[in-house]
Amino acid sequence: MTTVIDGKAVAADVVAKVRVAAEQLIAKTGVVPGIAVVIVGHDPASQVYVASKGKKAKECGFHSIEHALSSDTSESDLVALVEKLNADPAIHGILVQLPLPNHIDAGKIIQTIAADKDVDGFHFTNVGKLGTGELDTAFVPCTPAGSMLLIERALGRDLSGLNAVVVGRSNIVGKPMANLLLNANATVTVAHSRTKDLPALCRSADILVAAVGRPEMIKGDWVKPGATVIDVGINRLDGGANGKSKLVGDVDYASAAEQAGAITPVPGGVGPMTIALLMANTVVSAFRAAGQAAPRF
Ligand SMILES: Nc1nc2c(c(=O)[nH]1)N[C@@H](CN(C=O)c1ccc(C(=O)N[C@@H](CCC(=O)O)C(=O)O)cc1)CN2
Repeated sequence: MTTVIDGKAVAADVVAKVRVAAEQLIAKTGVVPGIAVVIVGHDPASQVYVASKGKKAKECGFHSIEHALSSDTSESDLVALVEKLNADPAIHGILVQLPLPNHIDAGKIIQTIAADKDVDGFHFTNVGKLGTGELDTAFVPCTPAGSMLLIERALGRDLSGLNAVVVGRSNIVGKPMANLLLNANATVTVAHSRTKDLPALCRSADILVAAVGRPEMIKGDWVKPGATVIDVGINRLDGGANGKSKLVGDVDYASAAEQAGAITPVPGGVGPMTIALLMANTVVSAFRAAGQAAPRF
């Protein structure tokens, strides 16, 4: 029997725990966790994600601010805003929504965010800490951290001895995902567009993470029977109900679900975990700023 991993339910559980942690921090120290989300331009999907982040932050009892900037905002103005947020003691987490318009160097903006407020976990300091296993003081990128929670809950066991294949090598998902799996003692292979015989490699995976950005690329006969399949892809295709677009992952869900032991759907799998883990990182940041031992999620 295949288990459909309910990312919405796990995310709701994480958010409930974040809320309790925030209440405890406020009661003990008076410090209210604060998050600032910055969006540049009018990408419709980004606007939806940013609105959800604001809503969840309020649900968690956070102080939450949003800076919505026009698409012609200059790089130097964005740097100046990030520096202002770095210096604001009421803000513990800063997130600049990606993608940014082409005239802005996203790498430069990410490295401008203070590492101890980088709740996205994209700053070199946090990347380095994850790579060296310094997880007590790191921020881990939200999508891989959320995927890892889903894997741990689905398997309910130590990952030692399991083969994990991560398809995709982005800085935001593929590479941090591989590091998290490695830290959890899985044997990890990162596959990409130049990998030979990708179907055979995927078939060797006890844990298969798809983060490649290609709709329904991973087919059922690439999946080892009983494997745990985590689909990070969010692809919008024409042809949904009422002329709307339809959301699909990087995995061909129908055929993969026939083989997998457990699988995340799209939507309702990894996506909701991204925002839940952002809330978790923000409350952790506030605990650290208040000199308190931070909770784990
Ligand atoms: N600064 C960042 N930018 C971006 C990140 C990020 O982690 N940090 N990730 C993505 C977008 N993203 C959050 O920002 C995100 C994507 C998807 C979801 C989600 O809940 N998806 C739902 C479907 C929602 C829909 O209809 O689109 C699901 O999968 O069930 C949340 C957050 C890029 N930018």
